[in-house]
Amino acid sequence: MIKNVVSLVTGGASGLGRATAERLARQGASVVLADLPSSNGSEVAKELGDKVVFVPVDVSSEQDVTAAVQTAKDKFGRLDLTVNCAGTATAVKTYNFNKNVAHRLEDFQRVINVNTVGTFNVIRLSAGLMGANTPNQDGQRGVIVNTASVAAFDGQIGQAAYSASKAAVVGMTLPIARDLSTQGIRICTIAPGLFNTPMLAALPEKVRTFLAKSIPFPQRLGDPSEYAQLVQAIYENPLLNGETIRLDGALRMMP
Ligand SMILES: NC(=O)C1=CN([C@@H]2O[C@H](COP(=O)(O)OP(=O)(O)OC[C@H]3O[C@@H](n4cnc5c(N)ncnc54)[C@H](O)[C@@H]3O)[C@@H](O)[C@H]2O)C=CC1
Ligand SMILES: C[C@]12CC(=O)[C@H]3[C@@H](CCC4=CC(=O)CC[C@@]43C)[C@@H]1CC[C@@H]2C(=O)C=O
Repeated sequence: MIKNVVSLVTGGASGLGRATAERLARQGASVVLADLPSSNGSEVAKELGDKVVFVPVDVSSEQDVTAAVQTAKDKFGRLDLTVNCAGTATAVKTYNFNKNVAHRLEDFQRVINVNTVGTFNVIRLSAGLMGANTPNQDGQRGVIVNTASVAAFDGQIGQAAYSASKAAVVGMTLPIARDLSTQGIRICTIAPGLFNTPMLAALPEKVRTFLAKSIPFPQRLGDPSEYAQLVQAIYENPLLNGETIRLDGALRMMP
């Protein structure tokens, strides 16, 4: 079912996005791989073959995302599947009482701007092109998959900005499913637990091992391919819509 699908994957140069682009390309899909100009998206796209095109994009920019969606139309004729993986994290307490400093407002705004505004920007512009598709026998014209985090539900110390940004993605999922239902466009959100990606590689080995031990079962970090597998399952199951699915081995993050 993935063969011949035309997709847009943001954050496609690394981690969960890269694994998704790889899985889609391996099964014969076309992929517009969107990531920051500073990323190695161009090399990743070349590695993945002829049907993968890199477009330098900041997801919070209307102009950049319009160009990415236009690339799907110009190169592949349409857009069937959009996967929002671009994201950023920060870890700062709301107020540091030892140093007497408040969380910088710019840091809060930056995380919201990429994770929440960027995700919505990609959804709204993708929907425009998907709406022009010929519907399948079920009336479906397209599918959108977002990436939140378990931090949307169990935000930890220092995650006010990150958790808020991801909770907003969870919050927008149902109303957008309702908004786009008239055109047969489905939308779901994946809330990953802890995955072995460059984002997590930033942590010391000891912390990574400790984090993995906090997962009930399986007691290991998720492999990005397991995220990509769920993206495909969402695409292929016509009844999944408006829902957020935790992919976390029953992890509940501690404070
Ligand atoms: N790795 C994990 O354990 C978890 C990750 N997530 C979320 O999954 C998503 C993917 O994360 P990872 O693959 O782990 O991270 P990653 O850091 O490996 O990949 C994120 C990608 O997003 C791109 N990106 C960042 N800001 C961007 C922007 N403004 N415009 C376009 N691209 C941008 C980066 O260049 C990078 O290639 C993120 O939204 C993250 O918050 C959620 C829960 C757990
Ligand atoms: C985002 C998440 C939880 C975090 O806050 C960390 C992040 C990996 C990079 C980090 C390094 C640090 O030194 C501070 C914490 C953090 C920002 C983690 C990746 C996955 C975690 C998540 O989303 C869980 O749901």
